[in-house]
Amino acid sequence: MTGRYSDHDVEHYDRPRRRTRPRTKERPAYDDAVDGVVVTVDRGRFTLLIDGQKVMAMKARPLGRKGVVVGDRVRVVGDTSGDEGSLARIVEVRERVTTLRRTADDDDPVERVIVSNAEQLVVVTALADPDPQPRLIDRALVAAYDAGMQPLLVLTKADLADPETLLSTYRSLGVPWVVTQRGGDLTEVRERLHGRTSVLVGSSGVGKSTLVNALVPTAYRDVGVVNAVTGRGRHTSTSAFMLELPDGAGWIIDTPGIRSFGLAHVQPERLIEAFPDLDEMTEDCPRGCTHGTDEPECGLDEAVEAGTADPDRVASFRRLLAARSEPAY
Ligand SMILES: Nc1nc2c(ncn2[C@@H]2O[C@H](COP(=O)(O)OP(=O)(O)OP(=O)(O)O)[C@@H](O)[C@H]2O)c(=O)[nH]1
Ligand SMILES: [Zn+2]
Repeated sequence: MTGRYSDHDVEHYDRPRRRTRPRTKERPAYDDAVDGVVVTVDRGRFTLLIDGQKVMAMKARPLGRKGVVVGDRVRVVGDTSGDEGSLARIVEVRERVTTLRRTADDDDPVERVIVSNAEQLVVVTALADPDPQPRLIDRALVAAYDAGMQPLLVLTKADLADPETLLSTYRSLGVPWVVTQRGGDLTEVRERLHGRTSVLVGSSGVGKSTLVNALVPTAYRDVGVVNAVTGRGRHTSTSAFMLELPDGAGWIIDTPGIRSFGLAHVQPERLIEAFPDLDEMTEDCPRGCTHGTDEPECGLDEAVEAGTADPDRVASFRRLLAARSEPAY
């Protein structure tokens, strides 16, 4: 950079241009629009569910560059018949209740919303084969708390190893967990998923497809090979897709393409809000305190010294805090 552009210019450049006419006058009224939900996205084409029926759609021009992601509640016009070859148009994205996002990182240069409107982030981890990666679990937890989503640990392959070692790492944070294995009883998992929308993340080989298949037997024709939503041949989906659990028991969003979270966007204040008891202890922290290990006079240290805070819980919170600035691998 030559210094030709001041910060002010850059900021101005990033801002959308002010419109000369009020927006509403440029826009046709969409009184006839219907509601739908985005269940998958593939190369600019969106699969929506409208009244339980699959409908293909594209973005209408007024949406401009606004992203439309899996989980979005949208308003749709045009051919919403869902007939072969039909294409509807998305004219509006309803306000998102939650957004799970990732910072730009080496794999992907753009900060993006991954999915919207999910209440729970299910971190699927094998107890062995492959061995658990606590750093990746930590990162997923940070992403969940930042998104305002409840985390759930699903520990798979319980036939191969005991969960105790791993659980001891997360107990003081109070993260809910369930243990599963292939062919095992899924009652507890189903209870945890019931009545809400959950996003499943997990590294390759942890048994996520096996789990999704057990929960939604029609999900794949072949574990991890065919995308049931697009119905397209033998290819492994790399984008997220949403499925309804049998008997309307809730929704799950599988995320085959997501292996890590870039977390640089996560603010310490946002993270600590997920732990109201700790948050309360930081009320008298010095201005700008990040509540990390090296902070002088952090209320968390004072609470530990006074015996009012669980040192393990504080240490675990700080481990999550530090995970924000560590490399993903
Ligand atoms: N021992 C044991 N193996 C399991 C269990 N669940 C799944 N597996 C095996 O683990 C391997 C990976 O399972 P998948 O369900 O394909 O794992 P995934 O997480 O979807 O992996 P990707 O397809 O790479 O995303 C397969 O060989 C499964 O048969 C389990 O509970 N116990
Ligand atoms: Zn502090």
